[in-house]
Amino acid sequence: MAKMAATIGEHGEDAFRKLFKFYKRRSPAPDLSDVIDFSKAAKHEKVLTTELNPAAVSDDEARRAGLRPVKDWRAFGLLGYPGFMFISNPFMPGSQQHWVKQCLKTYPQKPNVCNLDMHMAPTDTQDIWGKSADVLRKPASRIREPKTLLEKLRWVTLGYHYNWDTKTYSADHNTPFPSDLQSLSGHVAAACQFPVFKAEAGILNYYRSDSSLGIHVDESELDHTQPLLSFSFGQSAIFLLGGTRREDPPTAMYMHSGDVMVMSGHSRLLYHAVPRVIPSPEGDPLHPSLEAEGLGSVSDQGLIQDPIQGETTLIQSVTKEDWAVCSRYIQTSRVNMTIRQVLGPGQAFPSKDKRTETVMGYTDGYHDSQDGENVGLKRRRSSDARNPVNT
Ligand SMILES: O=C(O)CCC(=O)C(=O)O
Ligand SMILES: [Fe+2]
Repeated sequence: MAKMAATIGEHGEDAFRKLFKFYKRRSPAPDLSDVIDFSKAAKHEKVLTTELNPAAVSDDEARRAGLRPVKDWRAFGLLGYPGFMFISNPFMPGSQQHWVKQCLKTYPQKPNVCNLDMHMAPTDTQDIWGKSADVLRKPASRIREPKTLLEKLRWVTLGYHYNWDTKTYSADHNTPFPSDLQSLSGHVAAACQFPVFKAEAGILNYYRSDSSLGIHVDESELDHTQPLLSFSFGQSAIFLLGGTRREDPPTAMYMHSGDVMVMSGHSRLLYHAVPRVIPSPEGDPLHPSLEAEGLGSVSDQGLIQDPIQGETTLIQSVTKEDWAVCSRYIQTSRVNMTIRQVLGPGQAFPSKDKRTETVMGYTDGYHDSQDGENVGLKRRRSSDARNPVNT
């Protein structure tokens, strides 16, 4: 593989696309030895240590959001990518379960928007969890059952809802951002030296084991001085981080369950992609960090009470019943949340008549396969590179 990377680098032409295809390839399976694994102690020539600000988040605040004390986080930078930070699973044992449940049970609920809304009546997408849970709780049968709505979910938008057709956010389509996720994001951003970051928009991507996410840059937010945060749960994946030009050769890295990435400064507007989800070995389908028991005890309101302080946390404990569904789903899937600030302080959206580039009339254009299946990257418009597709 080192040879492959060198060959592409020499020619320079469309190096990103070639590496994307290389890692996406099923047969023969690609050599993954060049993929940086931040969870491994071994030093990589490109991996740098990075300074966090532990004073920005108290240990209590961190714990209430399910995070370890900031001084214990393992945070890295990458040579050649100033502003890029990788935090290797800063979550306390057990607390990832809350975020997985939120992504599967809570955040897909109205008024949030999801890919299924593009093709189905509002009443049919009202209760995605309720319509899927019983089937997913049952042991897998050998007869191929129709896919549940949860298995057809590809994306959910939060806060300022991203419009995939116009590639814009707007003041007209904004719903309350989930407060638990706002706190989590605020703490991570503050620890990374962005104390005024405000989570205003979220895009949640749901990947099955054969999904990939095309090469793209996230530039629709109006304020690029604030970072883009990314949280990954479930199956591991390969992430490719490129340059400011689409064809620049990327660096490949693993994202495991619980890992957090921060793209800021020079790295805020770099091309990136997810060519491959890496299924866990059989017999070990969940990443160990997902299996750990939750901390504390459950209060009447379903909030976890810290055993030492007696205080309640933002993190709700997940019932055994709910976790049975979540763990079944996540054994073959990956969920990623990217959190963005859209507007700078005092900034407003341009008035409608000034938005000359807006493309109208594609309300469900490239999402027309409904669940993203059988839609090749080539057949999709450039902007839909941002939805996971199955191949
Ligand atoms: O799934 C990922 O890790 C990346 C998601 C992403 O790039 C996006 O939502 O813009
Ligand atoms: Fe992105």
